Amino acid sequence: MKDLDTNVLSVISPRPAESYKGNYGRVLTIGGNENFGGAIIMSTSAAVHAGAGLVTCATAPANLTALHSTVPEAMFVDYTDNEAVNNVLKSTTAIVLGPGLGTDETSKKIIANVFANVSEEQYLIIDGSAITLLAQEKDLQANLPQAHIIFTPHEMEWQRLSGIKIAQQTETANRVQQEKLGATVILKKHHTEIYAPNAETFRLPLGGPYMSTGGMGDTLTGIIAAFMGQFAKTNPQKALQAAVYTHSAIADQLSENAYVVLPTDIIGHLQKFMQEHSHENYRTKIGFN
Ligand SMILES: NC(=O)C1=CN([C@@H]2O[C@H](COP(=O)(O)OP(=O)(O)OC[C@H]3O[C@@H](n4cnc5c(N)ncnc54)[C@H](O)[C@@H]3O)[C@@H](O)[C@H]2O)[C@@H](O)CC1
Ligand SMILES: Nc1ncnc2c1ncn2[C@@H]1O[C@H](COP(=O)(O)OP(=O)(O)O)[C@@H](O)[C@H]1O
Ligand SMILES: [Mg+2]
Repeated sequence: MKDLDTNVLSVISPRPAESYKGNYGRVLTIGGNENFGGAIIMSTSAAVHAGAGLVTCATAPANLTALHSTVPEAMFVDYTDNEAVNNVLKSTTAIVLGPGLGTDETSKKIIANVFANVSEEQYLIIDGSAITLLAQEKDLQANLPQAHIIFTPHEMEWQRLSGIKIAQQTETANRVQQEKLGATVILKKHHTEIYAPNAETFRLPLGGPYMSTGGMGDTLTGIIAAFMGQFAKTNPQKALQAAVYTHSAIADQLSENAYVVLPTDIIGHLQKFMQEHSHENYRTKIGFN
């Protein structure tokens, strides 16, 4: 297993002047039932603050006012309206499916609709409730679509999905189940591990217990979607690694002056962190460092 290092941040490059929002990825976040609206709002807000060009949130209508007052940059569709969801889905680069989605019949229908309509070139980030539901519903699991699928389970979600007990989640055992899924798996924990198809395993040497607050993983999904929308064209593997690295690197910086680092604190520092790294990468490129 190899440790990720700061070199992965080299994907964060200055934006060309001749560009517009359509060049920076369209993100669709799907989740947030009546009880877990915060989860999908944090994911959506993270995607906006990490630079996604256009972001739409498909959620329960009860969350609309909260969504718009937190992140007016994002658009809204009712997550039970398949036609409206599919209209947005068509032109989407990266989809986040699952934060706060819940595991009832409505959630199942929403997942089945996405699976039936997602296409091969799209990035589909499957998190939270969607992982738990997939683990329960073998028919859904048997119909994983052709797309660039990225699972982001915590250890219990991975236990549910892979069948591997937390104490037995070794690199070898995890690799076998990840290959069966044919998808990328980001196993979130202290020192998160990344299992991607045909690639060595990477370990995140950053992050700490100041990150143990509800919503921290929801926030990561939005950062991943935004990074895939902007930086995957040159190197998808590195774009994903950079997203995972950025999430915890910001937390580490903020933890120098904070006992706990909140998901919304990380969201609030994404723009500064990315600007600093893009500037540094530009200086390196022109030979100024
Ligand atoms: N503000 C919100 O609306 C929030 C909504 N959330 C959503 O709530 C749904 C349920 O997710 P939860 O993860 O809370 O509940 P889960 O029931 O899926 O997982 C929590 C269980 O896993 C165990 N566990 C073992 N190892 C763990 C690890 N490394 N990290 C986390 N748990 C571990 C815990 O002890 C607990 O029993 C998801 O859809 C999630 O996105 C949560 O993200 C919390 C915040
Ligand atoms: N002690 C820790 N050390 C490092 N990272 C942590 C620690 N606790 C939590 N995290 C990180 O916080 C995130 C938690 O994700 P998750 O459990 O899905 O949160 P939620 O579902 O509440 O949003 C993961 O990225 C995980 O790696
Ligand atoms: Mg989670």
